[in-house]
Amino acid sequence: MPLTRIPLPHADVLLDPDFLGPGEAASLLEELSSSIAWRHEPIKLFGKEVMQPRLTAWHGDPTARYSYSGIMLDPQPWTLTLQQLREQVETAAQTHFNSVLLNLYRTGQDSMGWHADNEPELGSSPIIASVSLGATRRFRLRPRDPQYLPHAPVSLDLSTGSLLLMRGSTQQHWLHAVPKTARPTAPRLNLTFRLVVNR
Ligand SMILES: O=C(O)CCC(=O)C(=O)O
Ligand SMILES: [Fe+2]
Repeated sequence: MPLTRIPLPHADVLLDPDFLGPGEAASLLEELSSSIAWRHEPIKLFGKEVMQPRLTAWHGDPTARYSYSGIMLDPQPWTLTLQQLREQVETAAQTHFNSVLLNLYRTGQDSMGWHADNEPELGSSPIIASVSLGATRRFRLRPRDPQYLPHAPVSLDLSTGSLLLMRGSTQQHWLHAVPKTARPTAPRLNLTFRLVVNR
């Protein structure tokens, strides 16, 4: 299935639920789960350091340095597997990426809070390509400023092998999150490919 646009005002969000076949997604999940040097990093929340409710890793070109939620991430080099996936994603997204942030949601209690990927390192209209592997998790979007942009929150179920693109003014006008779920939930691995621009 091709990328299909999700009709949202002031956003450019596209989804291909079947970007990777089930077999390809399963072997990628298995390989990346065991071969990536997963880290449990702190995050600064209102000036206080707390541990992130998920594991992370950051790979990319050496020049793609990026400060994320108050911590500086030095990229690990591309592995063959990440490099091959990057090329597939670049072809689908018709753009270039120089880095990838990996998130491992170990259980339903792991999550990602409301945020926009609008760090200055990503430029004025960031393109983010998100590949999901493993358990389906609910991805939520809501307007950053509901006074200016009144719209109900939107939910997308991101299943294994799916590709989600966010581009244009999406990060400017919308926030996104992966909430916790009380349901017993297997691990989910998400990769967000990004272009970090040198200033
Ligand atoms: O896990 C996801 O689907 C979202 C990840 C995300 O928003 C991020 O890495 O910035
Ligand atoms: Fe994000």
